[in-house]
Amino acid sequence: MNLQMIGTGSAFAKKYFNNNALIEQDGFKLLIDCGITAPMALYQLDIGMEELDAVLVTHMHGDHVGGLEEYGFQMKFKHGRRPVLYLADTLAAPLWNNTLSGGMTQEGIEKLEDAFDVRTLHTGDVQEIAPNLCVELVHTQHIEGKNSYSLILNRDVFYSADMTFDRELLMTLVRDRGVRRIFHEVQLEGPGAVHTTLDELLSLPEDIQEMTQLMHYADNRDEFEGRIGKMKFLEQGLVYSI
Ligand SMILES: O=c1ccn([C@@H]2O[C@@H]3COP(=O)(O)O[C@H]3[C@H]2O)c(=O)[nH]1
Ligand SMILES: [Zn+2]
Ligand SMILES: [Zn+2]
Repeated sequence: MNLQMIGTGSAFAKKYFNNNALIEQDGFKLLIDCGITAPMALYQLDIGMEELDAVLVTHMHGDHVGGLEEYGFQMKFKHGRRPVLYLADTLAAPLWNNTLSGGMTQEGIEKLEDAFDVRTLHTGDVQEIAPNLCVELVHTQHIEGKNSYSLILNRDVFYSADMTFDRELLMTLVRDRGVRRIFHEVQLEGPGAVHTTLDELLSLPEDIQEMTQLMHYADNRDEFEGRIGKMKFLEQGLVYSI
């Protein structure tokens, strides 16, 4: 499985695109989150939207779903098809009613399923979405009253959605469930009201830090080189074999 971050930035970053990831397994391309900057990020990486086999969204914030209108429209009007969209069952109604309906509603597009081939996921189920690619949703805390879902890929890779620190989850995933790599969002400074702070991640045992790579970071990331313990920053655009 390959992972390429088309962006590694926080919601307010300007040096980095939104924190969206391209997963490739046996030729199948899955985009995890499609934020406001995703169309430009894909363009700059010379990846056509039509090359994506599916998009999966973790939660309703612009840096994770803000590019879906353009994606849906490009697929319909340039490529004549409804793209596959994976999301938690709880997110389908808010995605249409609160985010996409304003821009996309027109004759023939009256609901989410008119624009996308919607495939709902349920927490705890391991769903094979392509040969040798399975995904499990893990409900993680981000903002009170807003559902947000982290992912376990192929049973042993944890990809965090935006989330507050959950030491117990990370310890359980590694110690009991055999997770061997962690891609984790990070807030480099300030209180982690809705995110996980660097200091919190630095409190993890060293063996867990060693398997952890940081993403969703602010523009001043370079100031933190050498201050991230055994962890590493994920680099935007690079293809990682994971
Ligand atoms: O209660 C809140 C809600 C939001 N925010 C900011 O808005 C951003 C929305 O995208 P994000 O989830 O990547 O990051 C969030 C934060 O930067 C916040 O600081 N406190
Ligand atoms: Zn975000
Ligand atoms: Zn968020």
